[in-house]
Amino acid sequence: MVAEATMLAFNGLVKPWSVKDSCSSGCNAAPTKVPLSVEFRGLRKESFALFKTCGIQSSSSVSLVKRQRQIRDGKSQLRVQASASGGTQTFDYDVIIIGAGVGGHGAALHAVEKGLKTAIIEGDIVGGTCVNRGCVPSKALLAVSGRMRELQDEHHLKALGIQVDAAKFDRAAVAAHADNLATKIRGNLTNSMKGLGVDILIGVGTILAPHKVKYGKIGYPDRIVTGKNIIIATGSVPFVPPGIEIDGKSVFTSDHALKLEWIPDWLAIVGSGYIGLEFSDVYTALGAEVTFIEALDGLMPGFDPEIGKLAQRVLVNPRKIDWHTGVLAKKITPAKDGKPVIIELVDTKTKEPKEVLEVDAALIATGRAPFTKGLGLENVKVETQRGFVPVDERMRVLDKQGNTISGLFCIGDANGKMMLAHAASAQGISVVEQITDNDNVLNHLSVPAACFTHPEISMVGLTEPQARKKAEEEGFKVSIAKTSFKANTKALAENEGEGLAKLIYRPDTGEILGVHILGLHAADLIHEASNAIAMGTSIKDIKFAVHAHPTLSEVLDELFKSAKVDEPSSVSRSVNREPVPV
Ligand SMILES: Cc1cc2nc3c(=O)[nH]c(=O)nc-3n(C[C@H](O)[C@H](O)[C@H](O)COP(=O)(O)OP(=O)(O)OC[C@H]3O[C@@H](n4cnc5c(N)ncnc54)[C@H](O)[C@@H]3O)c2cc1C
Ligand SMILES: NC(=O)c1ccc[n+]([C@@H]2O[C@H](COP(=O)([O-])OP(=O)(O)OC[C@H]3O[C@@H](n4cnc5c(N)ncnc54)[C@H](O)[C@@H]3O)[C@@H](O)[C@H]2O)c1
Repeated sequence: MVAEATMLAFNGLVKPWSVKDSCSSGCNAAPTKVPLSVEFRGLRKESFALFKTCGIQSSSSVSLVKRQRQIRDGKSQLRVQASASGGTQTFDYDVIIIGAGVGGHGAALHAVEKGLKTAIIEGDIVGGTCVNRGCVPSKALLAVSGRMRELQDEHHLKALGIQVDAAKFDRAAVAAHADNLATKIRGNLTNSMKGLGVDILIGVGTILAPHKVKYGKIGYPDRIVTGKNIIIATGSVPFVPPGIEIDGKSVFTSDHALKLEWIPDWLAIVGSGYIGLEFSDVYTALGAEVTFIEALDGLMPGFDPEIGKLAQRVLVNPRKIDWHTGVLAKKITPAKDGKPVIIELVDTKTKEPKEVLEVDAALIATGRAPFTKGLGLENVKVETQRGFVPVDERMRVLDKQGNTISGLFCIGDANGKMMLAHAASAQGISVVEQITDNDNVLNHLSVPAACFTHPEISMVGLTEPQARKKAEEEGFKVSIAKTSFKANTKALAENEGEGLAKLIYRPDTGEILGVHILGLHAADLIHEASNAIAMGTSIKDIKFAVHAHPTLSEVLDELFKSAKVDEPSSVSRSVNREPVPV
């Protein structure tokens, strides 16, 4: 139970000012006085807050969630918003989040916005993978590779009438750009949490029992905190298959590659998923030659097959990239004593030895493993599945018997549902909604994904094979519509006509099942489709939305317009019936 009171302080006097009742059950409880100490002009003042919400007792724990200094009537005032957790059992916090990555951060900000007393425990540095070793520094490197690509593309520049002398880069300065950006975003994340009153507790968190967490740093005594709700958001680390020896110099993961300590002439990239593809864009733009080693039969096996083929034509074939598919990197030995990196390949299916490659360096991009070691899951009878924390569709953690555990949730990479930064954050927001009595289930089919190559690839919902399988099981028809960037004025003005948008939909209802885009700014364009899926908007209606001309968004406009849906639109019907006077 959470309530809010707003206090006003006049020149050292702190007195209750107004009472905001946020009880969802609409009770008529009499106001309860709860002791509260506030800081005013550097002095701690004892006062009280008035709560008019059932379940709040005078013993309830009260926390400040917002302070705001104001000048009113020429006098300095302190406006304080406080929240209290009530009920029979008291906890130090309404919410304790373990892990201050983007998932934990998203959950924490939403929790304080909802008036919950919130703490976040971080065992390393705020920002987690995305900010320090993932999305943020990689996008800084990709920003450089995009510009280098453009400046090196004489043909493209000539078509625009531009002449540029040979483009050069300073490796250390490029690396510094990525590092500085991570530092800046980490600072923003930390300040946003501090500013809103989230307690940042430093140390590795371990669950001792339901609602109870221990945290501590080496050399310091452990502390124990209790929380009505605990959200696990401990993320993931690079997965390195057995037989591959990482030395961080010649055989490395994305953690090392982002530091850009050197640019090998010949880099083998093991795995052609998101990380492999994005780093191939960076390293080839900076002069390396790349060899992909992919266990499955084709490159980029996670993408819609048609988009994967196009990606190979646009992002792989014209570049200094070759590949071996259907092979596993069974053993990789780092460079030593003047010898190169040695990669032993075996056939994925038969496990027969295939080839031995000698390269300057190898980047291991074979997926990520959940980071749940030492979390104390055994203390709440939870068994991980390949390291992932089992959860239901509401991110509630499940025990060995498949039962939910009171007040225990897991979000982000640690639950393995969708290893994306914004998915982690959206899951955190969804959990906070639930614990503040708003049932909320995140539709993962509406969560977009993007690969920030040049040009970009983006997607939401099902791939064509997934949609066809679902259609067969559930007995409906699937249709496909496609539009090309070649017909888009803005793309042509930019001399970037290479690209495709693909819509997978139900012709009987107009439901959008999936959208896949490869082309200029595909990562931004996907949101019209993902929002439509999230809101349940049918193609019948979205095809009437108006897009500014000339913009890339017209690629999607054309896409929705070209779909053939059986029933007429509710929008067109209402427009026909009730014309709006202009
Ligand atoms: C190279 C790369 C590029 C990426 N690019 C993108 C991208 O462009 N877009 C995108 O959406 N996703 C991207 N991702 C994926 C994205 O980084 C992750 O999906 C996201 O970081 C997951 O967030 P999280 O909060 O679940 O975990 P993390 O960000 O991993 O954060 C977990 C935090 O928990 C802390 N922690 C762990 N255990 C404990 C403990 N016991 N006690 C206290 N603290 C603990 C860790 O120190 C860490 O700070 C990329 C990943 C990589 C590796
Ligand atoms: N732009 C983004 O959103 C972005 C960018 C980078 C990473 N990420 C996230 O990070 C996660 C990890 O990315 P990733 O690219 O490492 O994983 P991934 O799962 O996308 O791709 C891994 C690839 O490695 C292959 N593979 C696995 N073991 C192999 C072996 N021994 N030999 C050869 N090939 C092997 C797999 O078949 C697969 O194609 C992804 O889940 C992704 O969501 C997202």
